[in-house]
Amino acid sequence: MAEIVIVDNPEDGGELVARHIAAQIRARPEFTLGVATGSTPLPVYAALRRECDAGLDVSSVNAFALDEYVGLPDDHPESYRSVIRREVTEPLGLDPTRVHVPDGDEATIETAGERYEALLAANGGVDLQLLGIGTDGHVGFNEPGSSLASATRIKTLTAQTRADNARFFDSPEQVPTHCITQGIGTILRADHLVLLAFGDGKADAVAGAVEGPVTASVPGSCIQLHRHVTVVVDEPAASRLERSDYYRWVYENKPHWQGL
Ligand SMILES: N[C@@H]1[C@@H](O)[C@H](O)[C@@H](COP(=O)(O)O)O[C@@H]1O
Repeated sequence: MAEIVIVDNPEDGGELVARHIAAQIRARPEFTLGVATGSTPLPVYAALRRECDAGLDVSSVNAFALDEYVGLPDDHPESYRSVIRREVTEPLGLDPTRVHVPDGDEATIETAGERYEALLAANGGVDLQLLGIGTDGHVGFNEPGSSLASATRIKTLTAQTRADNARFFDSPEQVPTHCITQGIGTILRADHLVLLAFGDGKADAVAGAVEGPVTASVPGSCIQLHRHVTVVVDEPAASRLERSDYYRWVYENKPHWQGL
C-alpha cells in the first residue's frame, strides 16, 4: 500500500517532501530527481530552495522532467523546458547540463520518445519521481486510456486537460493539442514515487488513484502497482478517501526509523 500522508496545507507537504529529498541528496550527491510541472509541486521547490540557501549542495543532482508540449518554441514561456528552468533549475541552482526535458520539437518528434528513454537508461533511472495528478486522473500527460506499460511517446491532450491548462495561455486555442510524456511504464521504473495533490478539485482523482481499481482509465491508479509510493494530500484533496482515518493512524504510529 502506498503511504498516504494528510497534511494541513501545501506548504507543510512541500516541507516534508523537500526535507526527505535533501536528506537523500546529502547521502548521495548524484541523486536523480524526477521533476513535474504544474502548481502542485511548487511548495516542494520552494522548500528545497530554502535547503539550498542553507547550504545543501545540489551541484551533482540530475533532473528529468516528465513531459513537454509538442510544437512550442523552446523559449516560449509555457514550454515545460522554460517552466522547469524558471521554477526548478534557476532557483535551486541546478547544473543546467544535468536537467533534461523531453524534446517537443515537431521536426524530430518521431524519435524524441526513444531518445528520452535512452537518456534515462544511461543515467541509471530516476531515484525519486515527483508527480502531480490531473483532474481527469492523468499523471505526466498520460491521459485516461494510456497503457499501463507505456514508454515515452506522443499523446493527444484531452479537452479537459487543455481547458485546465488554458489559464497559462492567452487563449484556450493556444494550448497545444499534443505532448510528449514519459509513459506509465517509464514512471513506474523510478525507485520512489511521490504523488502530491492539493485542493478539492483533486479529490476524485486522488480517490480513484489510491482506492479505485487499477485501470488505464485512471492513469494515476498505476501507483498501486509500485512498491514504494508516498501520497501527500491536504484535507480537501483527501476528502473522498474512504480509509482516511486509517491512513492517519498509520502515519501517526509510524516507527521512528522509517523514512518517507
Ligand atoms: N502535465 C501536467 C502534469 O504533470 C500535472 O501534474 C497536472 C496537474 O497540474 P497542477 O499541479 O497545476 O494541478 O497537469 C499538467 O497537465
